[in-house]
Amino acid sequence: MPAIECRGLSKYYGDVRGIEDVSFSVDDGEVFGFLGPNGAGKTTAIRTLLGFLSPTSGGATLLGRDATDPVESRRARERIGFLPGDPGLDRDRTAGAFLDHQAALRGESSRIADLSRGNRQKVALVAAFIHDPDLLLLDEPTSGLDPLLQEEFAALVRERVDDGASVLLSSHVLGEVAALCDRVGVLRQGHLVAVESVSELRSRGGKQVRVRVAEDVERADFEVRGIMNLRVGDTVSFTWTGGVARGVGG
Ligand SMILES: Nc1ncnc2c1ncn2[C@@H]1O[C@H](COP(=O)(O)OP(=O)(O)OP(=O)(O)O)[C@@H](O)[C@H]1O
Repeated sequence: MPAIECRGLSKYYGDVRGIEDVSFSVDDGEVFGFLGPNGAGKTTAIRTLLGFLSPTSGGATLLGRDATDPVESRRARERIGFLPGDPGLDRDRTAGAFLDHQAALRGESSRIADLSRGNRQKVALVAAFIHDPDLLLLDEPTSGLDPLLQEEFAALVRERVDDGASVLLSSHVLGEVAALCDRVGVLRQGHLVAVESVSELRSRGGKQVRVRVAEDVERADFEVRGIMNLRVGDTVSFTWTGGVARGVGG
């Protein structure tokens, strides 16, 4: 039984597309990464899988349970660890309740709101891992963590996987998914445009490209297949994982 089976999942916010017709599966014991730029639909996909958003169409199972059925979804979540993309948004709920509990044990009290973003992220990470979940859904897990903590996080994930857990994590950084994941699904404008094993991605390599631009350019101008780690500013930099002979987007 796969840990996640997602079939034609779509979620629209009114007329705005969050994700469309997303299908993939995460095998038992596998680490699967969602890679995509801001707005690609990573958070929407994760929150729909968790049953926090109801899908516009399509369906999914998590740990064999129907993610679109509220009772089944809740049963599945008992065995799932979830890290929200911005734990600050959930400060009065999951992470806050966790910190209060910890503080109460020490006879102290402190507010999540007083913590730095990095420290909030740490609290939320502990909360996601604390019940030894069978499945972890981690939305941009290392944003806000310094490099040392990113390493510790990676060790934590590997430990859970060694114990048999499966993981879905999202990131806009190729290096992060490449370091942790077995397979990567590339999301672009709500669509899952490619699913590849990390070893395939590695074998294709990737060229670091930096371009100085004479006039203003939009991110959208560069969001084509083959371009990853896109940064648009005074200079534009990205990792090109496509071929050299084909045209951009080919
Ligand atoms: N609550 C909402 N209401 C309306 N549109 C939304 C809502 N949440 C997300 N969207 C839209 O859905 C699309 C996908 O957004 P989503 O947050 O899932 O992307 P993401 O890949 O997680 O990006 P980020 O890395 O910025 O979190 C975007 O166009 C976004 O504007």
